[in-house]
Amino acid sequence: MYGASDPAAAERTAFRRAEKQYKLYKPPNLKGRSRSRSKSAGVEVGGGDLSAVVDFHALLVADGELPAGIGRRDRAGFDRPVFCFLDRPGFYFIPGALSTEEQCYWIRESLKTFPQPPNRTNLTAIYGSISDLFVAAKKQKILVEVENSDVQEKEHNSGDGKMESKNFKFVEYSEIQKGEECRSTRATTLMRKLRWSTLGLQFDWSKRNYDVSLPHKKIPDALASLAKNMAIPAMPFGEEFKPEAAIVNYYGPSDMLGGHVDDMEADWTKPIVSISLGCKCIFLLGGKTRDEVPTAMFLRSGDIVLMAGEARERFHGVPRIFTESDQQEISALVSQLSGEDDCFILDYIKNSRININIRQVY
Ligand SMILES: O=C(O)CCC(=O)C(=O)O
Ligand SMILES: [Fe+2]
Repeated sequence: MYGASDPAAAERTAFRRAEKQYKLYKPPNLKGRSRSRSKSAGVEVGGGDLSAVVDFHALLVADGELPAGIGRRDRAGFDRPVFCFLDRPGFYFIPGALSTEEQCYWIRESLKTFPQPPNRTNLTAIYGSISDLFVAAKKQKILVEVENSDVQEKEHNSGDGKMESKNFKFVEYSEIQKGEECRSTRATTLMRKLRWSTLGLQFDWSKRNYDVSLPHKKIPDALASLAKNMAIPAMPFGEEFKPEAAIVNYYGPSDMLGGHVDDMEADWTKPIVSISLGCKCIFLLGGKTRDEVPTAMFLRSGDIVLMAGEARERFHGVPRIFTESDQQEISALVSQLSGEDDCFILDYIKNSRININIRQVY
């Protein structure tokens, strides 16, 4: 994950104060358990208040006038409700854009298929490319480093310019040799450590740019066609969105994504199409500097956000994921994932959020 985490700078800007406020928010039924509470910017930290968080789902069900500052975006050929902020052009919110079935499909793909080589993940730098992590986790397998193997072999850059060769493979627990335990990691642990995977053109996090020389596959057709359709409200008239890359973010209970601007794509008139799956979160949309007070909104499973034009210059981030059972709002997903085959996915998604954001790079 990216975004600054300098504790000394933590409260210097309006964006950072909002991040801190929401990160430390505790649901009312857990408030009493917090030992230390302090005050920050007039908000009780460790308690907190979500009354300023915009809830677009509530606007969907309420008929009547929209709150001040919020409008609707009507676009020919796009028949779903789309909301926008009148003072933040280029930002669009499509609540409930995906059905529960579609959400389950993309959650499965995000866990099973998207982390597969040649797509890179945050684990690639440590272990080289690992195939079938999801299957290995379901079967409770263990990743071990091996002396000489033709399986899972991948060259990888150690950071000092030297190329190292890493050999890892999944084995059954019973196959682990004596003394090998310390160099082994459970596949389930690795699954929990998965933070991102990249699809299509591969993003190089160390250079914060796309590395077209890295091997890659095209964005899957179904994801490309979903992104093209959903991008319509943000697209210049007569143009079609070209999905060339995607970043998949995996958030565990205490993960956050610090405020940042995505500026590595050539044409900012094209949107980033951002899909939310799993647990609810708070998303902050700020200004062109961190000094502007950000607007907070809930993102739920199935919501889609578009950021194009001026909105691409705005700081944004995710300070808080809701994983407590009363706040995560994934009951439809829970019923849909009740089959025996899905229990691993259900267990994962009950405490996680996945975000797939699709980009046109050129
Ligand atoms: O998780 C999200 O909703 C936002 C992700 C994001 O901003 C990014 O990956 O650049
Ligand atoms: Fe972003």
